Amino acid sequence: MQTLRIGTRGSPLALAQAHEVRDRLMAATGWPPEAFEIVVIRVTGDAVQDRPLSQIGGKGLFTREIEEALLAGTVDIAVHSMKDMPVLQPEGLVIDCLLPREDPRDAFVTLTGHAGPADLPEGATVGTSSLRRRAQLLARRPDLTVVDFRGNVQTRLSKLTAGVAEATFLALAGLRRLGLADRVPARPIPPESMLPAIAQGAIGVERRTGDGRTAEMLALIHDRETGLRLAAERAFLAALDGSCQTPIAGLAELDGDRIRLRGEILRPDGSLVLADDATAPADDGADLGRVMACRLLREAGPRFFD
Ligand SMILES: NCc1[nH]cc(CCC(=O)O)c1CC(=O)O
Repeated sequence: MQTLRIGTRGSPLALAQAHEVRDRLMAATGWPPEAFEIVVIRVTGDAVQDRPLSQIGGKGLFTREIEEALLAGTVDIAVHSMKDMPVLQPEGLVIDCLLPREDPRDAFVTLTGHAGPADLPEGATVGTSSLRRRAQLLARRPDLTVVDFRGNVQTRLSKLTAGVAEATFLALAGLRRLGLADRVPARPIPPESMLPAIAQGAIGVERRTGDGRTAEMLALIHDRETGLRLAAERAFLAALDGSCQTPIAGLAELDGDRIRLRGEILRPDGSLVLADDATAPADDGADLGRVMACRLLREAGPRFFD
């Protein structure tokens, strides 16, 4: 019997995503469950819990070991949150399969009953380890205090219970995939108030470039609309040379045969936000992203990110 080995991180969210890919492939191929094996791979980003990720640095903290397993042939495909993926894959690997995107919005999570960041009392404390969310929050509410907040959903909620912070942010997509969206006091934040991270809510499947058999199978579950949206967002990110050190946000949406891209770059302390909003024919998203990035970089000047 043919089998397909699916590489993934071991976090509850990563496992849920790997199962979603498995289920879609099962439905598309008619293969039985035994034909798929989910292989958990330990990555650096999960192993280090005591330091902010921005201090460990380097790209691919959540992906390196998984990509090594793909290249070594230990697994056949790897499932990723596209938000965590560098814009370029290593030689020999490609991501050309995307699942239909979940809701890309961030959620405001609090036990205090406040509806959103704008309602928080003067000087309140908010937990997040995301440079983007920190900068976006401080841009609107410079009076707030931001503390570093890592760990999975349960860990973050227990920190709220313990009073470490009054509120935090989570990607709505993660909550939905974990089946927690209705069990956690979370409210979606409109993109106008907090533009999401590039590719937030999208799951991608990576494979070896030369593996034609796997390519054919993955083509069965690829979502074209998500592909067009991510082409625009990731071209924007690539042209900004974004790393996880740089607060960047962006969201592309299809409207008929047009694609709309909203993009934003911020100073880390939120003291300056440069934003743009433009449309193009749906197939020209990558050009739209590149042009928008150039425009924002020109506006920003050389010292913007200092
Ligand atoms: N940075 C970690 C990460 N990577 C993907 C998601 C959520 C799911 C997604 O965006 O697809 C999260 C958690 C979060 O930001 O709350």
